[in-house]
Amino acid sequence: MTERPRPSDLTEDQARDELARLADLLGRANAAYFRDDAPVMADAEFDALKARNADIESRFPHLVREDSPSAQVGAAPSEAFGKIRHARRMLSLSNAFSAQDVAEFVQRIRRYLGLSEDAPLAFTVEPKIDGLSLSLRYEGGRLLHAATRGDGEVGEDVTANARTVGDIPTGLEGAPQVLEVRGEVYMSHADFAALNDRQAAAGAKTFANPRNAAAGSLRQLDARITRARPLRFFAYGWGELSEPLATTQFDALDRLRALGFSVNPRTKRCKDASEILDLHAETEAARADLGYDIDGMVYKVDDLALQDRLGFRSTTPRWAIAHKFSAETAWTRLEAIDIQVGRTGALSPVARLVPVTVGGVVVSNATLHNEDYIAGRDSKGAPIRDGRDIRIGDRVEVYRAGDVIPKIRDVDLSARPADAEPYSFPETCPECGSPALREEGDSVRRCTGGMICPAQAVERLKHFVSRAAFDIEGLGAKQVEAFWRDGWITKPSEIFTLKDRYGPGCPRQVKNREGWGEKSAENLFAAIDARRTIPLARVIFALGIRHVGESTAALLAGHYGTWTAFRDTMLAATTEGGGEWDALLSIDGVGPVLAASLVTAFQAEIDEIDALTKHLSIEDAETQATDSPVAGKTLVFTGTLERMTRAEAKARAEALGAKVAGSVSAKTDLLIAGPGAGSKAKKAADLGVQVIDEDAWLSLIGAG
Ligand SMILES: NC(=O)c1ccc[n+]([C@@H]2O[C@H](COP(=O)([O-])OP(=O)(O)OC[C@H]3O[C@@H](n4cnc5c(N)ncnc54)[C@H](O)[C@@H]3O)[C@@H](O)[C@H]2O)c1
Ligand SMILES: [Zn+2]
Repeated sequence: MTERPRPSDLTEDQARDELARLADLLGRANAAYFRDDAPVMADAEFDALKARNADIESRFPHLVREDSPSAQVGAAPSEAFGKIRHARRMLSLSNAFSAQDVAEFVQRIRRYLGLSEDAPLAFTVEPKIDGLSLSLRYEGGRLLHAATRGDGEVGEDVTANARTVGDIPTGLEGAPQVLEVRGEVYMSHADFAALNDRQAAAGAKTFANPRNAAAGSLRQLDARITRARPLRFFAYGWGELSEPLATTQFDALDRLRALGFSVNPRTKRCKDASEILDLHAETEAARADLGYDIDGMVYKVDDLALQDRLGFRSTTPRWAIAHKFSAETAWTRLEAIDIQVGRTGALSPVARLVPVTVGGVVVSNATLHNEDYIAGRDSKGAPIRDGRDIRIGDRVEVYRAGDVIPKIRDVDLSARPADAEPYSFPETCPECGSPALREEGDSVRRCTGGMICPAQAVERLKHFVSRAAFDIEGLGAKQVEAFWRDGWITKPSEIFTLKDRYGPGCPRQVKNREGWGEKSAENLFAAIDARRTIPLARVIFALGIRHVGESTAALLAGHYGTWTAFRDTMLAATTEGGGEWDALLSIDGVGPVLAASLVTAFQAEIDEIDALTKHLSIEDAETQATDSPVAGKTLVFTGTLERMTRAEAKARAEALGAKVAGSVSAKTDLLIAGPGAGSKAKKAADLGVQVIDEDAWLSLIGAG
């Protein structure tokens, strides 16, 4: 998202436009979230936009729109359901995000009620269940109807669905004549996981989190589908009543419990802000072990007579507030550490976690980086997390930032099981048993099995067919893994002999495999054939050599131009040194680590590399301008350039078809030396390389 101006910097016209934009954006997000159970943005983003809207409205009160998002609860009911008008409105809650917000909430209430600092003011504190709210209307002890919140005034009739929820009694003993019970429908983590497994197995859509699953399951037009979904219900409030339930929030919940409703067992009465905050912290710590999602704590003035006096604002009660937990982190338990072996043999530790919702997504795996990270050290041996190590069984803090893979940030030593032992990182590959070694200066331990290691072999293949490499239509990671498992494709070269071995006329055929048919098999062979002609850079990248990413592959391709030139140099160079090695190092962007990786990979794998390229027609790298005086020449810049930056000079030279190297070697054609040139100028002189100054360079390229 682009940076938007701060609300305090907006002109009136800009504010009007921005409020219109936010009304539209938030309106659509609300409908997607509440009506379609398919959010289009993260909750944190939604909350931030909503706060921005409120901020602008407070600066320009006369611009507040009729359809302002601040004045809305939820979204209008879907047309697919019958409608039910609530006897008393179903509202939202205002939010607190910090201890200070909570203190201000308490202060506001005291001021509103005219209570002195030391007058008692108790609160009932309840977990905020992350599901969807439901209103149940009982008359004469019978369940009459059930409605979702909708827009707060009118909800959707989900009576038949509600009757299928085990926690919702259909008949009550000794209840008031009219009783509207309000609460949250939710799904446990275990039921959510099982539901998603079943959905995936049936090829149906899976849910992003338990809240969406609960909402999507309750709001079914066919209540038989709801019946098959394991929904639960916690009661936390009420609407219309023919007689009061009690005189306090806490006792009223007790009464509901006595009538047969589930009331959250962590509900407590607190006498002041400090007790409230303690309970908030305690519950946040226990969050991972609850087995269902809560996203904060709700504080409600306990005395119902005071609740009445406080009343409501347009969309929220004055007597309650939701104190949210921090969204992007959560505490949970580390159940196991698995080691994954990657394409280059790297052993990566993966944390298996008791599932926890972090920023709206259920997380059950997180990366642990490497063995130092687990031990509480960085790559230089300095302590991280104050040196606290991570052990199986520990309570750990998980965080997500943006879309990146979840990570483990911290560990709670006070919750460490007595028998937890320091994690000992494997010294052999869990996949092939080869020794896993750690090179000097490398934080990663690597399997030395090479292609005999099944994990490396299959990861190599997946890389080979990936988007930026061979990108063969119909042969993605999944398919290539299946072929690999059956031994039909064990290395990249075999992709190009697949048709000979498993094509038409062969005893076993691709078209007879599960998930394949005549047409798809034909398409696959055609797609493979289409890739026999392929650009040089893609081939270099596809080889999957460590440190050779897309841009390095393009750089090498641009430097060598042809496959033959590249292959022959890699084979001729040795890490012991010598002319070929120096030439490799003289390429700008190639350092000794990358060079060594290339040279060793070629020496170890030349048989497979040649077997592969025999099937290919590799296109030379884009030939650059040839009619300039420096086309095809290798240049080196040194010293200070006065008329342009080094980057600019390099770009100009490359645009004219020159290669720019980082160091002088026998292959250098020209050294451009500014003031302060040192050892390079001397080396050039020793090697008899032509040396010119910046002015001569500029006139050479016609830019003088
Ligand atoms: N991602 C999106 O696009 C998107 C869009 C709209 C809303 N949202 C999210 O939805 C939330 C706002 O929705 P909201 O207006 O329902 O407010 P809310 O969920 O913050 O609070 C109100 C709701 O809390 C629930 N609740 C749970 N436990 C409760 C308890 N013990 N007592 C009282 N109420 C309890 C009730 O259902 C009530 O309606 C925000 O978290 C927002 O991020 C996200
Ligand atoms: Zn291995």
